[in-house]
Amino acid sequence: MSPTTPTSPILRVEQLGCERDERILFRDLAFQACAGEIWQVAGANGTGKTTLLRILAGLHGFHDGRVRWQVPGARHASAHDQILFLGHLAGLREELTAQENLRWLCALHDQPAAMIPAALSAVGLAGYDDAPVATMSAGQKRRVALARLWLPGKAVWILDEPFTAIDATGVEMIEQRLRKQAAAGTLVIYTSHHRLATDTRQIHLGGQGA
Ligand SMILES: Nc1ncnc2c1ncn2[C@@H]1O[C@H](COP(=O)(O)OP(=O)(O)OP(=O)(O)O)[C@@H](O)[C@H]1O
Repeated sequence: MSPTTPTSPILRVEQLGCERDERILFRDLAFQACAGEIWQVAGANGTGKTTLLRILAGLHGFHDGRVRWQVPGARHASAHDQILFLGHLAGLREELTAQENLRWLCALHDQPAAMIPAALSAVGLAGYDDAPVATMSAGQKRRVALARLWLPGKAVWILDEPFTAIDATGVEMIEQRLRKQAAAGTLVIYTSHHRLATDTRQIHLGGQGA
């Protein structure tokens, strides 16, 4: 749920455009997003959803226009230190355990590791702390990556297809988590073909389809 009091935008996107392989994915994209909002980037396959999320996260620099972050407490103008980015792949090292993967990611992205066991429990993986990721199913691997949503410390979540490989119960669990975190002030931007049963804003890419 969005806050009821108006807040200043923490993200301003102006005249954003991107093309790949001489094909325009989007152009003149403009929007402003505030803390506590949930934004869905929608569109058919290949319309540029992942590309847009990577631009917002500062991971893809080949674009026109401007992306301006003003996140309270951010140490850099890019707000990099305040963004939790989860890509469409689980991004885990197969030879490491669930806990080792999360410890490594926490160290890399400045998130507290103390809550890792509780986070694994929250995503239904209690008792899997020491299981090598290579021995897990696709949905369990995705849950390990999603456990980072239960670790504090980031003001912005950018999530690429967070529901991939997740069962119906898990989808409901993640939906609840996104709603709760947004209500606490986090800006959530996600791509999915799944629309949340809550008040979300939408950016639709590729009006003509893929
Ligand atoms: N590494 C790359 N190099 C060149 N072109 C790429 C690369 N990755 C993606 N593209 C192209 O950019 C376009 C947009 O890709 P993107 O992954 O952003 O789309 P998407 O909307 O997220 O797709 P999907 O719903 O299938 O995940 C596609 O046409 C794709 O071919």
